[in-house]
Amino acid sequence: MNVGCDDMHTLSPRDGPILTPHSTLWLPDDPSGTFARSSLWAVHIFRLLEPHETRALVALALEHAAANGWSTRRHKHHPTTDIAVERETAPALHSAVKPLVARVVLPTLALHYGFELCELQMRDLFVVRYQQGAQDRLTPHRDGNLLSFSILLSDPSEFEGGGLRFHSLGPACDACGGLRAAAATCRRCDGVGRLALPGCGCGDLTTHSGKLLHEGARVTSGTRFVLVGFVHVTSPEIDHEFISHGSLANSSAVGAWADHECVGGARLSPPSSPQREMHTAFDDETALAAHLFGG
Ligand SMILES: O=C(O)CCC(=O)C(=O)O
Ligand SMILES: [Fe+2]
Repeated sequence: MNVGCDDMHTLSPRDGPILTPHSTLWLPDDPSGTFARSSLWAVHIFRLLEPHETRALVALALEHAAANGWSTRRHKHHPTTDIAVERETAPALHSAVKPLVARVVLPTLALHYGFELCELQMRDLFVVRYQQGAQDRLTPHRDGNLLSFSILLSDPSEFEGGGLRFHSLGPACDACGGLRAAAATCRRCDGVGRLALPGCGCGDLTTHSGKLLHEGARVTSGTRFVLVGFVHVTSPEIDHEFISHGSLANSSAVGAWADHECVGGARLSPPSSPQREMHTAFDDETALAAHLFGG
C-alpha cells in the first residue's frame, strides 16, 4: 500500500480539531496536601482514528520496516523497537502523521494541559512494536519531556496483555489485588499492582505527562503497534531544571509519591482554565507546523 500526501486528508479525527476525552483518570490527591491537583495529573483518552486509518499507518510502518528494519537503539534508556517518523528517513509515514499531529494532537494537548500551542514542540515521534517473542514490554520509566501521547494502531483483538500502565493510577491488578506483598511476584502485573489503562480502543489517543511513572505492559500474544510522541514544553511556568533531572526521567525505582512530587512540582502556577481561547503567534499552518516540528 502506498499512502501519498493527498490521502493524508483521510486521517480525520472523529470529533473535530480539538478533541474531548471519552475517559480521564486522575492521580489521587496528595494526602499530605503539599501538592495541589494540576492538569498534569490527568491521563486522557480520546477517540481519534478510524480502523481503516490505523491499518493504513501500520501498513506504512511495515513497508518501512521491510526495507529498513526496526530500530532498537534510538533511546539510550528504555529503548523501544521502533521506527522514527522523520521526513528524511520515513517520508511516507511522516507525511501521513505530521498533519494529524500538528492540527489535532498538539492543539488537544495544549488545551487539556493548559499551555499555549506555541509553547509545545515535538521532540520525538515514532511507531513502536511490541510482540511476543521479540520486545514485548517497556520497563517502568518516565519520559524525557513533560508531555507524551500515544495512539493505539492495533485492534485490541490482535494482541493479549499490553497497554499503557501507570504506577499511580488505573485499576488494581485483578490477580494479586494490587497489594504490595502479593504484587511483588505477580506475573499478571509484573509487580506493579495495577493493570494497563482500560478502555483504550483501536485509534484512540492517550495523553499524559511523561513524568508519571509508566510502562508498556507485556504483550503475551500477538502484536501491538503504537505511535508515540514526546512533546517538550517551553512555558515559563515549568521548572525545567526540576523536571529534566535525569533520575526522574530514567529511574526505574517505584517510589510511592515520586510521581506526584515530580508532576506537582513541575508547574509553578495553577493551570489556566481549559475553556480559554487557543492562542498562537503563527498566522499560517505551515509556519506553525514548522515551529512545532522544529523546522
Ligand atoms: O506502550 C506504550 O503505550 C507506552 C510507550 C512508552 O511509554 C514510551 O515509548 O515511552
Ligand atoms: Fe514512555
